[in-house]
Amino acid sequence: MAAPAIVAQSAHDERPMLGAEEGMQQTPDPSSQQQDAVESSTQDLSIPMSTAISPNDDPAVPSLLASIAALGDRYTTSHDNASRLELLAHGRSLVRALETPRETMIKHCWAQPSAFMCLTLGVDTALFHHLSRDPARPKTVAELAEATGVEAVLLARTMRHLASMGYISETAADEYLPTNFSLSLTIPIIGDGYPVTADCNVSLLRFPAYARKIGYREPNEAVGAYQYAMPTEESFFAYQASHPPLLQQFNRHMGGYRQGRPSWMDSGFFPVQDRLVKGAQTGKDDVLLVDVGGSLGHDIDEFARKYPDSPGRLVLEDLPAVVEQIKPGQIDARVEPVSCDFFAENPVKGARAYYMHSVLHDWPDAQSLAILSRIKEAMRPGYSKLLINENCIPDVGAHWESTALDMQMLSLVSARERTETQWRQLIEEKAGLSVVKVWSVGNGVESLIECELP
Ligand SMILES: C[S@@+](CC[C@H](N)C(=O)[O-])C[C@H]1O[C@@H](n2cnc3c(N)ncnc32)[C@H](O)[C@@H]1O
Repeated sequence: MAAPAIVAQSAHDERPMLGAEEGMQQTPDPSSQQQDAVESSTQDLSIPMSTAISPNDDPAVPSLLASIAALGDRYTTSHDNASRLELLAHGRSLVRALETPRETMIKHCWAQPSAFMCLTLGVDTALFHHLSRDPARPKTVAELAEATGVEAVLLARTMRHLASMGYISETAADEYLPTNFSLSLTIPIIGDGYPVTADCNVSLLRFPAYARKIGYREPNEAVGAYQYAMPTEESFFAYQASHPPLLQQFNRHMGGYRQGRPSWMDSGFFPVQDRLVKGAQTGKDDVLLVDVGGSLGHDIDEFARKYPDSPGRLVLEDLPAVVEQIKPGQIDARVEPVSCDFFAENPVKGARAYYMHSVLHDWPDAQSLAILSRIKEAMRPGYSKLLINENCIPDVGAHWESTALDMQMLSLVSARERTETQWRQLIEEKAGLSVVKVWSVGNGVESLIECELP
């Protein structure tokens, strides 16, 4: 039942759903002219090797150190999050400035991918759970090998890399303590990010080959980099559902992504009372909020807990395979999970608000318009709102979390993070809704785009 329901999403997808090879055959190889142009552009520019082995930006070091000292004073006095983030950004700039290009290259090509592999292996084998029991007592590789079933020589090598990267703490030869980071990997919504993105990132790593294959244009077809890389004929969501435990890990990862970030329903972001609750109808059948594509209900559960006295019903909508994963008692009893497909008619009509978080970024404009049109037809004029919780990337100075997510969308689902201009074009010019206001609290934090019927 579950998997076919998800595959059915392709039936609503107007893009042709081709087999991976079939899709590939339809796309042109770059012309030989394009390849000649690449070859001539990569001729030696005579950059001296000293450039590659000198700090990336030595002149910036003194002023960065001065800023870090001042920001450090501010942070150690206040411990507020804004100071922490500013200090962190300056710390990262200092690392980039001090590193040589060669060191940065080795970090990207070897150290970080290897650490990612070792962390995934550790999550897969419950290494961090065993390391974290009785956390103050150092554990030897021998005892961890016995507990995890990983051969000691293999475990010793992976743990040595994790220690050299600072992710676990080395107390003696082949003996380790957890750090706060590795302790956190035992929390499923944090640890599960590794195995699920180890799978997803295959398409990220294969993206350059795919882009070459399709002539270096922006992909927008159902058969994209993900289908090419895996290879599979299934859509991203269908593949997750048909390869347990990927879907479960993905949904938990979605829960982990949102932790510690400003939430639209907190004070100082979107005035829930004034814009949502005020004016809402209070009959026993009236629906206050529908979370469309709401996964395991992270957002609507948070709403139920934070606004226990709000009037009306709270509905969570997602595909059957997702809704079936919600265990009794996992979310607030007020939330009603409903299986549905957002490309089909919405079963809830005339709610006070329809809410979508990280949904439209999964889809190119054509499919996003199909989703929006289904919500639009369910909305009641002069009453219903649509609340879209997504990144509005600024034209200049984009935050790395938003741009990283944009690359994930590009390689997994041929979709995108959008700028505010692109959101307005999609919502107003193409979908025919009105943007009342874009509520934002800072770069790198998803905005809440409040929309109404015109
Ligand atoms: C990126 S996740 C976002 C989940 C959730 N809103 C959050 O922010 O944590 C996208 C969600 O869309 C759901 N989805 C995908 N295709 C769907 C469809 N055709 N109908 C309903 N939901 C769908 C997925 O199951 C997934 O839960």
